[in-house]
Amino acid sequence: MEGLRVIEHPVLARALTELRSTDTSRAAFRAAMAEASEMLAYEALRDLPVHEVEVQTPLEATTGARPERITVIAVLRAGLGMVDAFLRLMPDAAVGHLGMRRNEETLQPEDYYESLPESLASTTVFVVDPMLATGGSSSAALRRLRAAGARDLRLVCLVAAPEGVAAVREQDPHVPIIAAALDRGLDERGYIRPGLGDAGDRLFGTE
Ligand SMILES: O=P(O)(O)OC[C@H]1O[C@H](OP(=O)(O)OP(=O)(O)O)[C@H](O)[C@@H]1O
Ligand SMILES: O=c1cc[nH]c(=O)[nH]1
Ligand SMILES: [Mg+2]
Repeated sequence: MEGLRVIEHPVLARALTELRSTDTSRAAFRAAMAEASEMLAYEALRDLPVHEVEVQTPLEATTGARPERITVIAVLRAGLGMVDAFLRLMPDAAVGHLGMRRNEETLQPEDYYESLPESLASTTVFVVDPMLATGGSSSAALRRLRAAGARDLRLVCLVAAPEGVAAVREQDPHVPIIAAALDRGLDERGYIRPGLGDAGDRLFGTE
């Protein structure tokens, strides 16, 4: 789908399979989310601008590169499972939080918390949320971040539904979306099929 980059890699596919399986324990689910997120972060950071820096090797001076600082925005709760992976690769990233809970009757997101760093307007901003279902939560997060000054936004998720990709792209046609999988679609309760169930519940043990 336009605007969506699905990362295909055997190691990522294994982690995603762990995440999907009902045989996966809570600890293994957390580990697989961390592993998959690190691979997605690596790919999402691929075109990050870099500064040239002078570096002295033991033999001579040469030019090296340092990536620009970034901002990571976790859509609570499930997005928390992806933040540390970004911080392993970009340890001085600023981190913001948007509390967003999908009303399971209306499927509309309800926001309940917000903490945003000042770096929003001056850095590339990676919004992390493992599930892109109807797209309501991600669209609301992107809208809020644009209103707060963010310009260069990317959405990183583990599993996307075509409906969610279309909804985000309709609202924000230029936001790149990076995912580990594009699944078949949504069921009548707004769950991604085949999906992995409720990511937040599986991550935090509230199922
Ligand atoms: O695309 P949508 O239809 O909006 O659905 C996706 C949202 O649903 C899940 O969060 P949930 O509301 O379950 O909150 P949680 O992370 O606290 O479990 C998920 O983490 C997304 O934020
Ligand atoms: O499949 C889905 C849809 C929304 N939220 C989830 O955690 N999973
Ligand atoms: Mg949930």
